[in-house]
Amino acid sequence: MSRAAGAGEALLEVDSVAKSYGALDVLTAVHLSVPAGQALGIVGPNGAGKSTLLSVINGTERASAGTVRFAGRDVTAVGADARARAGMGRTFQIPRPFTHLTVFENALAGATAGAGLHGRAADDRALEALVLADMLDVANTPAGALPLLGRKRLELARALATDPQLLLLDEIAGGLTEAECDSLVETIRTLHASGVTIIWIEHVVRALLAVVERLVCLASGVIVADGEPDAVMRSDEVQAVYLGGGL
Ligand SMILES: Nc1ncnc2c1ncn2[C@@H]1O[C@H](COP(=O)(O)OP(=O)(O)OP(=O)(O)O)[C@@H](O)[C@H]1O
Repeated sequence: MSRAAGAGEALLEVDSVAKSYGALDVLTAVHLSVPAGQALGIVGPNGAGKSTLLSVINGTERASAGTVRFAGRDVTAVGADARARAGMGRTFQIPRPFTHLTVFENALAGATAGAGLHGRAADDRALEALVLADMLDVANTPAGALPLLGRKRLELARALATDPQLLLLDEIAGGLTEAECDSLVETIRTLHASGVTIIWIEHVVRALLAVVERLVCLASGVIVADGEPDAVMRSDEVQAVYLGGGL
């Protein structure tokens, strides 16, 4: 199967997606069309449904209604593992490395379990992911010994080891110092420049705005603003959402 989206077709199409947990409606009729190569940021208050949207996109959670299309294929009923093999990589808000394994072995797990690679191909892909995530110098360090920035980078490397066309980042900059954040932003900018499509949820708006060319604001499970980042941040809708709380 070709992994490329057809000419003029979005790489990702989220159409009328809803997600409920019992009586709790977390997402309501979300529409999102993401062209190949775009870096899209998602902001929104705590509990807005941002992580849930990423989960519905990568298949960790199934949509209660609506469809998700990826690279020209309806993946709504496809599980997360198959979506990863089809080209979606995701980092999680709380890094969950195998702490007793080395950085390289963690990346290798992404290449084997995530991308379904074996042997030399898996080794090569894991190494490539470590290069992209700027972690080659700590390849033999146990993951459990990494400082926070290292754990964030490892989360990125594990996602990159699946060789994603679409990279989903969930609050990867949270908790870092300004200098650490800047270095991670540089890595993500390089990935974006190489053509990877990115959807990035982030509360550290400064980091987001240094990379993305489009910004969406999600509030109470609904997209309330979508467009050029500075214009979105200044919009009445976003100001109203953050009134009192602040970004
Ligand atoms: N598995 C689940 N079962 C029940 N409720 C859930 C589940 N996952 C998320 N929720 C609820 O859905 C809502 C949205 O959560 P979500 O984590 O998507 O928000 P978020 O915008 O990512 O928030 P934050 O910025 O704090 O990470 C919250 O009220 C949360 O408690």
